[in-house]
Amino acid sequence: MTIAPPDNDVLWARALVKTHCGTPALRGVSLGVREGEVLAVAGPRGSGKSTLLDCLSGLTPADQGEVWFNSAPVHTLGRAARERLRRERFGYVGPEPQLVPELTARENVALPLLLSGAPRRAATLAAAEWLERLDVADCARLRPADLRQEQRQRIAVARALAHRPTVVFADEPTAPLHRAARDQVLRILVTASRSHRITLVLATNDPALARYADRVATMADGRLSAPVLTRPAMNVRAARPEADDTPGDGASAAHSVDEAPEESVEQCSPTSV
Ligand SMILES: Nc1ncnc2c1ncn2[C@@H]1O[C@H](COP(=O)(O)OP(=O)(O)OP(=O)(O)O)[C@@H](O)[C@H]1O
Repeated sequence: MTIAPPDNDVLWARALVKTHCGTPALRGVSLGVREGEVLAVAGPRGSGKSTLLDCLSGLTPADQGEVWFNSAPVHTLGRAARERLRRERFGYVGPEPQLVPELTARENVALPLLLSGAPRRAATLAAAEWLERLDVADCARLRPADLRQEQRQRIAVARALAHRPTVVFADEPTAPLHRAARDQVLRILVTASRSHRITLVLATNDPALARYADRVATMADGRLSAPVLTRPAMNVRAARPEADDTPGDGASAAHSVDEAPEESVEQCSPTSV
């Protein structure tokens, strides 16, 4: 019997099983992610968070189970269609900033927009505004090798949001940052997602960061608990700007909040995870 995903779930997964070279990473994970919500997937190292995000985003097909995006199946798509989906509808921030070394910061941020067909001028303008929002406007003309790790990660966050994806997958996005910058970048990521109705799926092994989410689901040994609501008082939604501060819409993007890797051939060496 086929079970249709609920209409208000932008992402929906059922009974996902994934094994990496004999190591079970997902042991039957089911999950619904609501449109526009911030969902944290918490859990210790090795519990399966990254594997879940990879399967949800179509980067890696699960061995068993289903993934649906906007009520359309992802698990039946071929590689090219999955790559297109990821490029056009999803954004990704990983624990290490993965920027194109030959491009400047602004060109890196503009890239997803250009790949989605935006005119060069509009893409460049939007990229500059997102860099300003992430407090790295002065890095616009620099290449990744000339930037600090923290600046590179801010640029990676700008790149994930600039093309207004439907869903951003953020896998330990603040891992390379110091504590103060960690909170600031996460607040920008969360608040920008909220103000643009972007759904955010955030994997973290830092329980303190899960407080930014609307709901938190916890992974342990490849299994996922049912998501629970966070306390409203701890929720960033309270700080959501009233006005639409969309870059390019004329509103000032800077400081308006207060503060995907290519499909990889699976590496089975323990050092690769
Ligand atoms: N490429 C791989 N080859 C072999 N085993 C892997 C691979 N990727 C993940 N695993 C294993 O799958 C399990 C889940 O790993 P996963 O990276 O999804 O967990 P995680 O919660 O994201 O951990 P971390 O926070 O360290 O990234 C772990 O046992 C891990 O060792």
